[in-house]
Amino acid sequence: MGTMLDATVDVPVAVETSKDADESFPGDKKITVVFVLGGPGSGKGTQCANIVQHFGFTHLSAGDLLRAEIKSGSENGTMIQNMIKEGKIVPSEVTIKLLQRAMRESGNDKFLIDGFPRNEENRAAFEEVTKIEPEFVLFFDCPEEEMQRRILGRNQGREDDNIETIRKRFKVFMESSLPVIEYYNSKGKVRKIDAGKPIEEVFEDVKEIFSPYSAQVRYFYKHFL
Ligand SMILES: Nc1ncnc2c1ncn2[C@@H]1O[C@H](COP(=O)(O)OP(=O)(O)OP(=O)(O)O)[C@@H](O)[C@H]1O
Ligand SMILES: Nc1ccn([C@@H]2O[C@H](COP(=O)(O)O)[C@@H](O)[C@H]2O)c(=O)n1
Ligand SMILES: [Mg+2]
Repeated sequence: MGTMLDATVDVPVAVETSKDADESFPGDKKITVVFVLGGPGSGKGTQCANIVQHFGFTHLSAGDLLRAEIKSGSENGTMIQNMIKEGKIVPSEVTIKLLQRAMRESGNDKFLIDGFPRNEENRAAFEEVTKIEPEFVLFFDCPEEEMQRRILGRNQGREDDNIETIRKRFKVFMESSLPVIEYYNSKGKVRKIDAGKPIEEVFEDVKEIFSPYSAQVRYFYKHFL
């Protein structure tokens, strides 16, 4: 899609942490959060799986959590299902509760939060409730035609992977999600990746950004296992 963002890819020099938070999560636990953003089909889930393998993060996809909530038969299930079919963004309260629960249950302190925050309401509510500032925002920048091609070839049975909903999701991304990325860009927090390349090449770029965390993982294995 060729966005207007021109963030340079700086390698973070230290792992910052967040504290003082909501009763339910994280409490006084220090945690690291990386928001993983990008258009529908840009490869967020694919690259998160790679990052988990190499850098010891827990991957939480907001979309996956919402789909699991539908399957669980929750009272919000029908509302969530209807919103997803329309490519709309579910109220923050619902998504944040699911994220907090998954973070708490993971037992980890490093999270990739994929597909969240999706709009200004998501962003402000998460900050307000958890008091967590992301370490940085990993932004997968990919041309729209390529994202569409990937989604139509995905074959995971998702109810929103049809051309009508895909168009709505692209519109929501441009109108509601890009402004969130621009917000973080203005704070110097965006690490932009060219996501139009093959999976392995994209991961080479991702690895550079996460390399400070591999030293941490090595230290953990050496001293605690
Ligand atoms: N760099 C790539 N080149 C080609 N295909 C890719 C690439 N990255 C991911 N894919 C494929 O594209 C499809 C979409 O990828 P993925 O599910 O990771 O995207 P996503 O950003 O999580 O999408 P969504 O926002 O819809 O959840 C998958 O079938 C995946 O295998
Ligand atoms: N913060 C979010 C994230 C997702 N949704 C809804 O889920 C759909 C699928 O999300 P993916 O990240 O898996 O593509 C998305 O189109 C939204 O309907 C949401 O509401 N809020
Ligand atoms: Mg995904």
